[in-house]
Amino acid sequence: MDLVPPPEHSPTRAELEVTTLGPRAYGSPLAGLLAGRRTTEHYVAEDDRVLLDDTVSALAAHEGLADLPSFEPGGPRRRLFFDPRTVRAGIVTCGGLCPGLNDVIRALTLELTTHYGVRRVLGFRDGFRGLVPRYGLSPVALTLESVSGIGESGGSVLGSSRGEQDPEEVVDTLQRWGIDVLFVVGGDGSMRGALRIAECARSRGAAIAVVGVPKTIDNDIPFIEQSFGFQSAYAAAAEAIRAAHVEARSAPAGVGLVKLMGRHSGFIACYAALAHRGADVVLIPEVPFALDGEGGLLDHLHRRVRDQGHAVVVVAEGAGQEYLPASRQRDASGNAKLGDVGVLLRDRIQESFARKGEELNLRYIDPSYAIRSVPANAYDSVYCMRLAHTAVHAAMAGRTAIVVGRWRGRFVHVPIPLAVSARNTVAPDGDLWLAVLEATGQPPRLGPPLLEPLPAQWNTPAVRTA
Ligand SMILES: Nc1ncnc2c1ncn2[C@@H]1O[C@H](COP(=O)(O)OP(=O)(O)O)[C@@H](O)[C@H]1O
Ligand SMILES: O=P(O)(O)OC[C@H]1O[C@](O)(COP(=O)(O)O)[C@@H](O)[C@@H]1O
Ligand SMILES: [Mg+2]
Repeated sequence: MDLVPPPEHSPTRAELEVTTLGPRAYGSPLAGLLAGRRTTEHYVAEDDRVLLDDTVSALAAHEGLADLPSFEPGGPRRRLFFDPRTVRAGIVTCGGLCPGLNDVIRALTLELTTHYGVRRVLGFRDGFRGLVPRYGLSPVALTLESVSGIGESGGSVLGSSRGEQDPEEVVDTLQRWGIDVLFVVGGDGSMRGALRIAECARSRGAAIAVVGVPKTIDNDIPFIEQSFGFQSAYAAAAEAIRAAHVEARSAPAGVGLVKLMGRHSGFIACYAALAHRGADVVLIPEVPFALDGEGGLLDHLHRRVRDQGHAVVVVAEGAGQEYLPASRQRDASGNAKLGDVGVLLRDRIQESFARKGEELNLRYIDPSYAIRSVPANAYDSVYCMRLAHTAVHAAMAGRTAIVVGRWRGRFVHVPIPLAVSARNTVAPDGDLWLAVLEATGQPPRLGPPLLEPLPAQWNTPAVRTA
């Protein structure tokens, strides 16, 4: 068995340790449910840990048990840092919309009020702006009544925004409202913001727990299996591919072209294409492709249309940026503004078929925001609830500067510095991309053959016997 060295970014045991606010002096109202529980395949005891690696070769690469990288498990603790009778909680949703935001808000509120007996839950509006006085956004009380049924609609009842805010001002507001626990529902940027808030609170000696619930349709947060809302988003994206496929198949020389969100990661494009199985080519930021020339995208598309009469191309919005003018534009949070690769491909495909005098009926579909404004599907609704429960258990136990996630089926606590240390992207040598190549039949490389063909004279027998 080849020992596979842990990937260079494999975190150390120390990087997986979570920050806690102090001793847990209070009994949990859930303690009765936990009596006698121990680790099984269905449950992880609170003093156990969850392994990061799950292959024999990866585990064998470590010195011994103590050296194995592992996460602190999520789940209710018998003892709490906060007194549930006095603790006050805040919830904020930040960054781009994502299916399930309202499910998380609802589940956080219900778990806090119903199971921990927390009497005060405040919702801060329009992302971190709601925590900065100059925006004049007063918080709203979140109660069983006010969150009832909010999961039926997409978006966030609290609103969201982008744009960095001063953590000092945010902590001032938290202290002014007497907030002990802040739940930040957001993506990579929000987690960076959450970390700065946690660090600012700690520098003031303020015992405030900041716990992240990782959100993004991009699925670009590492060390969690999938971000909530990702499945609902790619299900909506698959509908756009279905439409493109129907259109392309119903017209002579029909080509359906679909551009999907996902920023610098191609997960939505991959999973949506696998879900619908109608795509002939998937283009993602992680796998470069040649546009022109032998074996390039356009060459492949001409052949595919000629052979089967139609074709469907799915392009992730972050792909092909090298063919677009470099833009230094950034959004309010500093995220790079992407060039529109969908329009580029639409125009280049039309030009190529016109230049060759070949018929083309091109249908371009950019579902854009439609894939992230949908309500959560059943899977994500459940996932949102379970992430929210895990976040409440962690916060009440005094964990801070962590995001909650699920790793190989187990709910775990991921230190925020680790969660923002890298971007989760599609591995070109991974099984997901292999599945896409198998489903589409596209060549592993869209471009000129890597090796020039052998010169003809090399195929003489004299050489072949060598
Ligand atoms: N590097 C950063 N440091 C501190 N706060 C940040 C940082 N990046 C983003 N934020 C905060 O997180 C919020 C959301 O970030 P953004 O990148 O827009 O979305 P997402 O968190 O969904 O990826 C922003 O409103 C901003 O207040
Ligand atoms: O909402 P905006 O500013 O138009 O940004 C669009 C971007 O937001 C996303 O939908 C999700 O981004 P975040 O969840 O990380 O905020 C990306 O897929 C997309 O590129
Ligand atoms: Mg983001």
